[in-house]
Amino acid sequence: MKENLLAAIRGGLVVSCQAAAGLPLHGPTFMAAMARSVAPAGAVGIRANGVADVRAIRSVVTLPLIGLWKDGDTGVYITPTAGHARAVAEAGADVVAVDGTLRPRPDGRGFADTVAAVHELGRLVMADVATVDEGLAAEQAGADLVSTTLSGYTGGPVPTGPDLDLVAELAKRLAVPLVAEGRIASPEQARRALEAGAWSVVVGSAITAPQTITARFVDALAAR
Ligand SMILES: CC(=O)N[C@H](C=O)[C@@H](O)[C@H](O)[C@H](O)COP(=O)(O)O
Repeated sequence: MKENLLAAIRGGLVVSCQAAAGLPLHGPTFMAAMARSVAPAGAVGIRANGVADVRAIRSVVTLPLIGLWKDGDTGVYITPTAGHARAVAEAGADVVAVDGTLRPRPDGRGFADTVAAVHELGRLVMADVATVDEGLAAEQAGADLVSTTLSGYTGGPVPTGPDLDLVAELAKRLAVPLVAEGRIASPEQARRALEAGAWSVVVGSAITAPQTITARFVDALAAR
């Protein structure tokens, strides 16, 4: 199963279908529609947040599904405990995305605990990291894939573009697949991420967040 899933997403585009609470598109109905919209266009996988969205998307698409549970928005908030991870797996995720940074977790336990819980359920773990050291540590702890998701989000100003240097370095040093994710805003950047060695590319806001896409156009017009 693991080999099949990894082969299915290799070289392709995973679309992150997420809308935070408070946004007009928040909720499983809209996110399932988003997943149904991108699947026939050639997406090789879907990434989704929350038990309700994961369950709804699982019921409408057969693509590999990467689930997570964002609990809060500071510190370790992406699937912060083994309990969160189990719930996401049981909702139908094939892969559970988990914060793989070396920061303290809300329950004081380690990343490896969550890896064990997910593996017990027969699912894979994607470690969301921000640095090379975190990626290497996550692999040692049993992560099946590593993603650059959190680069730029663990302190300091958020950069404008994707961290392709981190993509290249981790792709070179990891034995497990390295996924490029975070601020990939164009097809060219997605292609460059693959050229840097990424196994797959995850794109969210540039495809599924109309407020972000609209603001980019508006800013371009205002800058004339
Ligand atoms: C940092 C964090 O919490 N990232 C989240 C992880 O699931 C999502 O908010 C992002 O949209 C996703 O990573 C895709 O990235 P982008 O939307 O930049 O293509």
